[in-house]
Amino acid sequence: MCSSVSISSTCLVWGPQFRRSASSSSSSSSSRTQWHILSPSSSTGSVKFINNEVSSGLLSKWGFSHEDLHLRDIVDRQSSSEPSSNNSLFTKDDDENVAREGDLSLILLSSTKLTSVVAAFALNTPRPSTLERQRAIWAIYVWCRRTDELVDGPNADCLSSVGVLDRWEERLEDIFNGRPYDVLDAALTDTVHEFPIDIKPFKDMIEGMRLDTRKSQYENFQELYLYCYYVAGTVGLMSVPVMGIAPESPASVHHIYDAALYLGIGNQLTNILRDVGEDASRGRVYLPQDELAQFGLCNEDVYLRKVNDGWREFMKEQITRARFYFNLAEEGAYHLDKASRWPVWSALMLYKKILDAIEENDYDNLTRRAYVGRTKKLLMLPLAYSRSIAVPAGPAV
Ligand SMILES: CC(C)=CCC/C(C)=C/CC/C(C)=C/CC/C(C)=C/[C@@H]1[C@@H](COP(=O)(O)OP(=O)(O)O)[C@]1(C)CC/C=C(\C)CC/C=C(\C)CCC=C(C)C
Repeated sequence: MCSSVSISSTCLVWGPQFRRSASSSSSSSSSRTQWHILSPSSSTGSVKFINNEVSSGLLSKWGFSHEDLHLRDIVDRQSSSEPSSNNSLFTKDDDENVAREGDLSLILLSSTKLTSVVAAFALNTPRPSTLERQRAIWAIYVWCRRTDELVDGPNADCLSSVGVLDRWEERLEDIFNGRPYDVLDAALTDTVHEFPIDIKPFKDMIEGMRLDTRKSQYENFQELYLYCYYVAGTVGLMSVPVMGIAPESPASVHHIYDAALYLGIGNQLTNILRDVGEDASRGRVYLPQDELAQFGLCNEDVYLRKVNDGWREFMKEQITRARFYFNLAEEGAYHLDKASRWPVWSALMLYKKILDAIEENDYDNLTRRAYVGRTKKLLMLPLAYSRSIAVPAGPAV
């Protein structure tokens, strides 16, 4: 059942084609992907590990090997007690320059400081303060937002040439090499020297923006998945070193990173489903063409904004798949450092609510924008908090 799809000369994603009536299990792919699903135990508030056949069947239907994206290498580099080779400031031996907390200017780490940062990550103690984590996430957020603005912002038409993205990538390398160009870059320079963050997810996000400028439709889910990885899954990979993993977590670091990546995929699929009408006005259809065809639909129906039964059935499948990725993300969210869990659960539950809102609009995302009101958002916060205090427990996976 597995097929390969050549996305570009440098990237190949493997996986089964999306099938409307695919069976829920596949022995060939289950040998490739072994998943232990965690589920919250309602009585104890702890999290148990169960081997969920249905979920692993679905993963084989929609999931992919991440080998070609070199995710294992990224995770290994970010989890290593050695500083990333990209973060060249770590290698500087300059005892005169000591990093000050919150300093947004160029910071040169002393060898003493270097040793203590490495040790801190190796032993996971002392943990970064919440303020340090907030600043770091803010710096990553700002860089991601600026990157997106290059292709989506008000100046995108004159900016989004390949040259601009190439220049942005050089600037990224400068950030990692301790040569920030402006104060916002400096915040990221500071962050990548305080936390073991690899440059690859950042480069991959820029690659996603390049893809977006040259592609206006996606033939199948493999192509769309790759795009979602580039522009959103990467955010999960960038965030985990800052969010931290609970020291008591028995889960494997690779599974937690996968879950973080799946949160990005779920978010981006949800973004796409919310914005179908808006994207169509720009001549963009981020929906797999082969899946549209399976429901007797094509781009023309999207441009004409036809919300009929075929569209509703198609949307139900799309929503199911986005929820599938959120469910996988939840398994990992329990295992983040407790200081980071609440914001992550809040973001996750908020995004899921957008899917509910599309359903409440009777799947009309062509002429209406799904919206989650302030009251619903506020009511969700205590629920997110209760999820965030569940204790990770169970055998290591
Ligand atoms: C184990 C586990 C679950 C860990 C959690 C890991 C984690 C914190 C994951 C975060 C995932 C996340 C928030 C992904 C962002 C996805 C996203 C919205 C991508 C958008 C891309 C382009 O889409 P589009 O062009 O369609 O969007 P617009 O129409 O332009 O709006 C992005 C815009 C790329 C840029 C992404 C950002 C600006 C978001 C970056 C967010 C953070 C760094 C904060 C993450 C922290 C929390 C607490 C969620």
